[in-house]
Amino acid sequence: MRCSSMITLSQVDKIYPNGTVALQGVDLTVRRGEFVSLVGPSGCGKSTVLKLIAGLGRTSSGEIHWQLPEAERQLAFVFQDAALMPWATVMDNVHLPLKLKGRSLTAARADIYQALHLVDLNGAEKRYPRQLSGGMKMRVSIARALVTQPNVLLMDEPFGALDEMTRSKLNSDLLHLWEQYHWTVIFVTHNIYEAVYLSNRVVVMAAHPGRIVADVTIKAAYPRDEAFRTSHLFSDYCREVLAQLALAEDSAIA
Ligand SMILES: Nc1ncnc2c1ncn2[C@@H]1O[C@H](COP(=O)(O)OP(=O)(O)OP(=O)(O)O)[C@@H](O)[C@H]1O
Repeated sequence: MRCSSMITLSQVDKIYPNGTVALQGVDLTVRRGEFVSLVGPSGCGKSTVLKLIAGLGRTSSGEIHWQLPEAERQLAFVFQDAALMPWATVMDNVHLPLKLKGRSLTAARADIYQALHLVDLNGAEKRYPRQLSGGMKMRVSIARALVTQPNVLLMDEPFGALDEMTRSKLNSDLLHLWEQYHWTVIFVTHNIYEAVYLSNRVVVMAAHPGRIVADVTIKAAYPRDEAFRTSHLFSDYCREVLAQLALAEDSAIA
């Protein structure tokens, strides 16, 4: 069910202390269990939206309303840089968020194995980050988010640094997990094909000031597979988002 709202931003402005107006009048509702992507030119405030939702900074005006009480919110953040501790094994890296909550490795072991299993990294627990490919590092980073059993997943260009094949595989695997676990996902990307493939909605932002200029609902059933990626429906949606992006870029120059 994707009917009740999970997070609502109402007329949110964010002005950084140096005077940069990163967001102006942002209204956005993300429903429970929805997969929403944010796309837009560099500097339009995509990361700022994620950070405000994560509570890493305050709005300058406007409100962020959660449908879930704070105690029931479990947010996980995944960044483009897998940000692993190079001196620690995969096991210890995935243990980190639980360790910070006071859970010992012994107590957390079963959950860590489960998270590694979800991202297809069975058997990699004793390896160090330097022994992993870029795609595997990102899988560890996702496992580190999943081990906390999040209900909201905030992803900031998680696959931006990966080659096309790896990105495509991780997109499919992420969708598969999302369908299984019903997380609410807010996903920032520069890649509109990725956004259309993954999302229920693609929200297009413009810069100077950062604002939402279009909200495109992708009416295509899940599970989505290779057939969807090569369908007319897929290319029609990509064209629509591209056209909205072009308008967004023109409006920033004007
Ligand atoms: N801590 C900060 N202090 C001052 N300005 C900031 C800060 N963080 C971001 N900005 C500015 O706010 C605007 C929005 O930045 P943000 O990183 O949210 O955009 P973005 O759309 O995620 O960009 P990109 O796609 O390049 O990652 C930009 O002009 C940026 O320079």
